[in-house]
Amino acid sequence: MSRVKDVTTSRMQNYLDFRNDPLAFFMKMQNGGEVVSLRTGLQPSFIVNSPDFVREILVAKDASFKKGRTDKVLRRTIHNGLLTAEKHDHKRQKSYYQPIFYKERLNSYAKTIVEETKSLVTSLQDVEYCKLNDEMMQLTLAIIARVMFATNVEENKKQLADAVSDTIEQTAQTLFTPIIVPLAIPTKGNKIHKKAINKLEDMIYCILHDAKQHPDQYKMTMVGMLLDTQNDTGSAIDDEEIRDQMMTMLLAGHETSANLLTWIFYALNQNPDVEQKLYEEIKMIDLEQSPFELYSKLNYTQLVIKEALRMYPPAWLIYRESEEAVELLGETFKAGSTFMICSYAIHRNEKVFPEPEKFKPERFADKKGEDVPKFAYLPFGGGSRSCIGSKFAIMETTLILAILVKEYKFKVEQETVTPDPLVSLRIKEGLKVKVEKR
Ligand code: HEM
Repeated sequence: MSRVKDVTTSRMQNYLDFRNDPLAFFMKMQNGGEVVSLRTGLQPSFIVNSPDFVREILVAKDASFKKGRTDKVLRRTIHNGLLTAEKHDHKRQKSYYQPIFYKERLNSYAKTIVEETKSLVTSLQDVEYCKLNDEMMQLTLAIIARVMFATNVEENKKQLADAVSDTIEQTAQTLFTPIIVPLAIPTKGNKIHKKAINKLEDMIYCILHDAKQHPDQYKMTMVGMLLDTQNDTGSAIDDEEIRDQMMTMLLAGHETSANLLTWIFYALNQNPDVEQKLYEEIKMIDLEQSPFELYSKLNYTQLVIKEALRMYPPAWLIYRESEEAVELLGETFKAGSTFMICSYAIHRNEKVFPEPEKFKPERFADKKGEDVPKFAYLPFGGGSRSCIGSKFAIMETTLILAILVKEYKFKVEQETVTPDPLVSLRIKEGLKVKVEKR
């Protein structure tokens, strides 16, 4: 019996359902089988629900796949960075990226995270209400700019965060429409997108210029490392490639973390018992000790983060396209087939996560966490293209959470929140909170 099931609804209905509410669409499709064929004719599309097939695509047969549509759309902004590069180029780039996330570097990044978060604590002192999503975006942007580029974006943090946000919104809109209109065509969306790219490029080239003038100041940063790295032919990496990697970091390295933090604060509001337990753990900790040690001691905090990554995975959808005909677990798929792996839906499989709609950090405690089958939980993807910044992201989220929860309680001021699945999973219209000092 085939493990691939045909969808029963029409192609038009599926498209409309997807456009209308992508998350509800993927949730509905979860009951359709291990792999659901959307019967899209010449360009076959599949939704992958089963962890076994996820593993085949991301790990066992990953050489037969490329990123496909996501790649085409992201290239408009990133060009050829780690997030978009394929095959040999990807392997080469990943190898020179790895040291940026070595343990000793993470240790120094932790200090920056603490400094920037403390500065937010100070600036919130006289604030009664705020949009927490905006605060988190600006905070994680300031952090990524300092740790990767040794750049203080204090003065134009808001404009840069808006430029990244515009880029992401335009990217998501392009990703989910049938036709990709080239950036050169001046549609309203393309104009906004180009303006945002220009703003980010101005910053990037300005940093690059400065890094060449003052290499010592950039030694411990990603820019410094890239300037010292040689490519396959033994020559220095060119500016264009460094620009692409810096753009990659700006896009991949802060909105995901900002959204995760915003969702965590929302979940804490909904679950006061969890918030209390988290606070009890955090208040016992001396925040002045080595940030890296601090992070390793906050065990319950880790469970809260894991659970938030389950319920609200920032990278909620992974795309792959088969480059050749490929056999997966006895099923054959044509070249050019698209596979959609929706972690948001996969993480809500009640056979793996009982009471999936409940925020229960304890489900990841002790042995229980290990019981989760591999690829039934994949907030950072898997295989050769898994997230290179995952350790950094967990450390950053832990430290920010610890510092903010110790000082403040954020009371959500809106009745409902609606998830907004763009490139990363946001809260539609953001999260307005009342800021209360503890
Ligand atoms: C909570 C935060 C984050 C989440 C949930 C997340 C999730 C992911 C996922 C699922 C992928 C794989 C995408 C795919 O297979 O198509 C990915 C890739 C990537 N992430 Fe993250 N990410 C996070 C934070 C970060 C941070 C902080 C950085 C950098 C500092 C980063 C840099 C990257 C890069 C460069 C890739 C591409 C890796 C490759 O293709 O080899 N991410 N991320």
